[in-house]
Amino acid sequence: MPKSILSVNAGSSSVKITFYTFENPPRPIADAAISGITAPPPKLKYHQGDKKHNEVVKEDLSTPQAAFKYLLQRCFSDPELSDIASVDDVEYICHRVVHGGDYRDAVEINDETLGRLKGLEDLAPLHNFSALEIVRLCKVELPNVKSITFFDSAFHQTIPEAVRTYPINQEIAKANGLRKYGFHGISYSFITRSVAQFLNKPTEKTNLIIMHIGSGASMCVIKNGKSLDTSMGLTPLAGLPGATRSGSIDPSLVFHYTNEAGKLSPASTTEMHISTAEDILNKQSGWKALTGTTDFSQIAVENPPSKAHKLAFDIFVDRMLGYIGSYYVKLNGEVDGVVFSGGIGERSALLRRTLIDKCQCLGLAIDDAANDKGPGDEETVKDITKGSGKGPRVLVCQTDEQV
Ligand SMILES: Nc1ncnc2c1ncn2[C@@H]1O[C@H](COP(=O)(O)OP(=O)(O)O)[C@@H](O)[C@H]1O
Ligand SMILES: CC(=O)OP(=O)(O)O
Ligand SMILES: [Mg+2]
Repeated sequence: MPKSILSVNAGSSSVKITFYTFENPPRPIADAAISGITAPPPKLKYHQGDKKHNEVVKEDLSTPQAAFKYLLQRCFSDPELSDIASVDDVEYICHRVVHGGDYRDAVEINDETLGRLKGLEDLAPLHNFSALEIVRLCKVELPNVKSITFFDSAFHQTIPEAVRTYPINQEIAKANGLRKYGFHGISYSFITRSVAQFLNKPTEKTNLIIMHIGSGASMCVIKNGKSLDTSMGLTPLAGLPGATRSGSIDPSLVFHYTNEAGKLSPASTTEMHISTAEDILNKQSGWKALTGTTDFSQIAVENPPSKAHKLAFDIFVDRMLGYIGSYYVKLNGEVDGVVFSGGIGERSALLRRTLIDKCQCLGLAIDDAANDKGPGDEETVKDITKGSGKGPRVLVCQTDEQV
């Protein structure tokens, strides 16, 4: 039996894995995901052949490694999935790693590359640590399977110098790699290709404003098929707020928040050095700080349960509007489409409607029935534009970082 390819996507609140056939193009065989790692109980979504299954998991899966092990076992133990019964049936494991520093392409994991990635962990301790823990786990538990890491940051290598440079001492910036990197690039690359195909345009002539809004949320402006700017920066903290992240704030706020902010956080370990400020802004802010929940489906409701929920929703809409305006101007108004994706973008009709209603001056309008219905299971891109005029299309794209 030919071997399979396993693709692993460790997000901030979820771990998603997909097994593919080892052929070109690869074909998905089984799909499994644990969501709600930061908002227990964890939920399992399992998809194999015609079988689709959702369940609440009783085990404690509060770390990405625990979720990954659980998912692997779930797939290996499925009697109907005889093609992948053990690690012997896996040829390659492809890992999504958020921060790839200056890496422009995917790399195979060996002692040298793992060492270089370890060096990057300090730039993104909260995001790379979990993914690399899964890479390290695979090295031990699946020693004969080759691991390849794909980076969220690689897609944004095309961002021009004036956009990626922070106006600080350039010697220090260069020595320490302090610049805008941008993330969610694996997703933006998939969305750009899928939407260009949907619009029947060559990718290299397609201009888009894309929202990838999930637990971590960002936006990206695509000019001629390439990333021109994105809202995240040196780390995934910059830009839009998220489930537990503040997004961009005045950097001076850190010095006034608490006088302990610069010290190592109690969550810091010998491997993961994080300051109290990083811990607060990354893990104790955003929707969780405002409302107590990290689940945006409890916030994006017609009648919010509290003023704080309404405020969280309004803050999100306000920040996204700011980027839409900026990106529209950066594209000189030559926009083919405004695209919603990620857990919130794909599922919240209310958020899409609220945001697009505020963009009427840009000629954007939504068809309520199409928006309420959202994309079908097998529909990668759905057009929710009102009318068939010449203006930018409003689209929903069900992103697929694993493929
Ligand atoms: N119907 C919905 N309305 C609004 N938000 C939703 C809905 N369904 C899921 N979400 C939110 O989507 C987010 C998860 O998105 P996802 O892109 O899978 O996250 P990540 O990859 O960052 O872990 C969660 O905050 C979840 O609450
Ligand atoms: C880059 C990032 O924030 O990823 P995620 O949304 O999966 O947490
Ligand atoms: Mg994600």
